[in-house]
Amino acid sequence: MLVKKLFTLVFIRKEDQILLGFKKRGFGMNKWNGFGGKVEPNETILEAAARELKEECCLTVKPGDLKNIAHLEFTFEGEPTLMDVRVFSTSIFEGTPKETEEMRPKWFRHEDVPFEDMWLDDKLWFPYMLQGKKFFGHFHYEGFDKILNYKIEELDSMKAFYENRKTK
Ligand SMILES: COc1nc(N)nc2c1ncn2[C@H]1C[C@H](O)[C@@H](COP(=O)(O)OP(=O)(O)OP(=O)(O)O)O1
Repeated sequence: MLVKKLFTLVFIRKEDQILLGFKKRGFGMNKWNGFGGKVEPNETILEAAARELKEECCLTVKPGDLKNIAHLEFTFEGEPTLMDVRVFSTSIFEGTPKETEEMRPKWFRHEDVPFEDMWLDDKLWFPYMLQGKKFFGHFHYEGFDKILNYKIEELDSMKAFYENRKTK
């Protein structure tokens, strides 16, 4: 049986640009990604998303301004963990992105997103996000550099997606 661990992943948008962070340490080191991490036991998912964004690039968002746009699941061959990643996006934020011990932030135009230096799955689902779609994705990796299988489904509503999962 897989042990589920809950994570957040936040993307800040500005006109035709998206803010990514270059991970300087830990899981996903040397890759560009959104900002996020584990949800702590004493906080809501939205609070965790806002906290991680602040910790990793010094931007402030109100949890209520974060829009849930996707649910991603990652499993790794031979590993007992399922990473349950709640993806959020917003263009409402305060501050200027600043480098921290964990992340070096940089704005990218949509056509310049550096997929060659990102997780392999990103190339598969970023088009959904950049087109403003909501979606579910599951990616099963072998190691960190090979996807054995995956599925992506466009969703009408995240609320309906979670209600539907609860009843199953
Ligand atoms: C495997 O594919 C992944 N693709 C993408 N795009 N993002 C991923 C993938 N796997 C994990 N992530 C995201 C989910 C989180 O936002 C981070 C990982 O969080 P981290 O391990 O850094 O969590 P922290 O709480 O910050 O960790 P520390 O204990 O180091 O503070 O990557």
